Amino acid sequence: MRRPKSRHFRKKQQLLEEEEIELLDSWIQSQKPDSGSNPMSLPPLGSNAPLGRLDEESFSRYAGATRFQQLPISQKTKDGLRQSKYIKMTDVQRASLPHALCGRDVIGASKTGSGKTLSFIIPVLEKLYRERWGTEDGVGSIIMSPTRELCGQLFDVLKSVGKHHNFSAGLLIGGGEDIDTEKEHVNDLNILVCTPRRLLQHMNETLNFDCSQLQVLVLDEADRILDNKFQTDLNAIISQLPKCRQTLLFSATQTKSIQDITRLSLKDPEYVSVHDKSAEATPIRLCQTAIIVPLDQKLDMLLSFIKSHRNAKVLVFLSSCKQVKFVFEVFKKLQPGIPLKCLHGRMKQEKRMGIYSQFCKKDSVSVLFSTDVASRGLDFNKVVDWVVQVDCPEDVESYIHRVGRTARFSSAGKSILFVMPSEQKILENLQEAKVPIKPRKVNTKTLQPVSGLLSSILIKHPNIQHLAQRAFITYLRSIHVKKDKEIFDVKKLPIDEFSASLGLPMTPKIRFLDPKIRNKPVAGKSSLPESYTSDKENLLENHCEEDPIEKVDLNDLWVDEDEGFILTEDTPNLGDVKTPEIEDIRLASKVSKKKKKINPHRPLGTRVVFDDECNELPPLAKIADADSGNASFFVDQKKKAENYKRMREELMQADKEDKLVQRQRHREKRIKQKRKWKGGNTEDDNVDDLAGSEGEGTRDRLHKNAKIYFDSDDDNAERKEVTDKSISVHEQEELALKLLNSMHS
Ligand SMILES: Nc1ncnc2c1ncn2[C@@H]1O[C@H](COP(=O)(O)OP(=O)(O)OP(=O)(O)O)[C@@H](O)[C@H]1O
Repeated sequence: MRRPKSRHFRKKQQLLEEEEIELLDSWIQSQKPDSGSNPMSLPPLGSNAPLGRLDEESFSRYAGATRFQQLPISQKTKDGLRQSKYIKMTDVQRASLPHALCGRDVIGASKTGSGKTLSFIIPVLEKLYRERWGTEDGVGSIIMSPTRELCGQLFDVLKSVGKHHNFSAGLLIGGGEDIDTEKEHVNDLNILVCTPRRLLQHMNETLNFDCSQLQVLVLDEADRILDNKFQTDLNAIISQLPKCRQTLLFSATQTKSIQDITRLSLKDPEYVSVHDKSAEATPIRLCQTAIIVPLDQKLDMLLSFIKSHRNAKVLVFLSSCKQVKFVFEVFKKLQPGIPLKCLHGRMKQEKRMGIYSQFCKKDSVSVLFSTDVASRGLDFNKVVDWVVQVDCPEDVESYIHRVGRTARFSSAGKSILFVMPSEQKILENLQEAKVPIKPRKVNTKTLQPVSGLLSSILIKHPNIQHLAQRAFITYLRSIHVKKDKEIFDVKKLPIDEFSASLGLPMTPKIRFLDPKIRNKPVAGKSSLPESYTSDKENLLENHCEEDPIEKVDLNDLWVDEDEGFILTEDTPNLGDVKTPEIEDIRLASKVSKKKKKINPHRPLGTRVVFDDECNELPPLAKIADADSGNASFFVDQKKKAENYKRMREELMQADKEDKLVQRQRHREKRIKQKRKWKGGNTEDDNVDDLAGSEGEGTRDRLHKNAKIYFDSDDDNAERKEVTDKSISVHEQEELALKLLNSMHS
């Protein structure tokens, strides 16, 4: 247990601090251009790092110093830095700290992973320290960053480097945190690390929330915070901050817009752009590749990549939350043999943080599917081996930030960008921006198509099918809203093929597209107008003829020289993964190896019929194929009508034959009855004979009741007439008496 410090000790400590502050203040005074005193100086900077307004002479006293310990900063900060294992300064730290420590406004830019965080954390701590800031002084510094995860990361660095200071600091990021608890404490905080939205919420809702004494404002990922998405929020925030403050802006892709400088009321800011003259805009140890992948083969390619990098930590960028969710869900079902995770803005904050910290763990391999929420600033503990950009980034800046999640500080990393044939212009833009990316064409013949498997998954899991539809729509919308139409043109996309590649049974309706485009039904083809399709084909052809891009085999592409990630023969392909689920799926998908080309403009609920080539047919085209023994075969409408006629004739003929047979049977039955009847008469005669002398009389009586019979079933029926032989009254009386007598006896 730490013993409480005595009053005497505390007094001594206070005096030392006062002395230190005075010394630091005098250094700052000496850095003012009109001071005329002998300035303390800072180490000379690397050849690439501009010196700004600090002249060469002012650096002389610290010549050769490259360590934090040599900076004119407080002992508390030095201790914090040393204990956090920050010893030597990076270029951006050496270039920006002198200016920032002097209290100047700084606009700093340097490559991703080059240590910009300390370039503003140290000046923040030092400024408040020199101002003898305490809890009762309220908010002295605000550090803003665009995402919650990044805020969390900055807060961790602040806690670690500033642990010997007595400032109070708070993380205000929203997303599940109780705003009421925050409101109670926010006025006691000296340093706020926050997202713009949450800060604005406090400004609007928290009683007596006061930033009027603000000393330092920091915008990390400044270009992002200054762009349109945060514009309204930022303007509202700035309007409530005092103009007299120090402002520090940092980003790997810095803004130089005069408008932004005016908006933020920067006063004669220092531009520190340490890697401006560098040959590359991205980290030196980052190996970057681009491969040309058609839209409908992206998932095949991604699965192949993941399966051949099971020992790596892979960060995969997709364009929307829905895309991330969908790919995560279906890839989980496909079981590529590596843990999968996903991160997007729609997740609960607790879960987001949990996934983020799990992925940061050094000893585990995994794949994280993410939106651009993870594209900026996140350090991931320097553990990311590969950055895979499945969906093309919006612009060069976005590309630089995404790939910057690997190869951080002094570590190496690799990245791969999937570029569709229609997006190749981005490669030119990247080359122009000094991004050393190597384009390669891949022989996609060896790719295992996953669309069949996805179809089966979608059939089994309707919720995933819904996700697939949403992913399809949001992807197209993301392309539709992108500004650079030379690169992102939704009209050039093979929409139906894309839908089929997600395993969807039919192309969903795309409401936001021009009706002329989406209502053009071309069975089995893209729904795009002819001109667009041919444009696309031309584009592909030209690309094949003229493009100097090296063509490589898929297997060669995945070769990793350093760590030997090679897609070898014993690396299982999709077909080799044997799990019950996959087995089922494979059986179900056997029949649908070919991708069904579906007319997207069919009214909902219409039954879809395909021929053997998986082309869609008119809905009533199905008839029985008796000859071939198949269950069914398909013909066109005309053939179908002929077949119906033939079938009808055949049925009528069969009916006629049946009737004839039936009639014949009836006739035979009747003839038999007649014979029986005739035979019956003979028998009766015999009976009569046996009965004695009355036999003849009985016969006469029967004959009396005899009628004329017509064989109604037979037109040629014989007409039989039985003559009615009458007997006299006397004879009848005699006959009746005879009968009575015989009955009594
Ligand atoms: N002087 C230093 N010595 C050792 N490690 C450092 C130093 N400065 C920064 N680092 C480490 O380098 C990594 C990258 O630092 P940081 O996150 O500040 O980079 P960045 O330039 O802000 O990157 P991004 O542009 O992506 O936001 C971190 O892991 C950090 O701990």
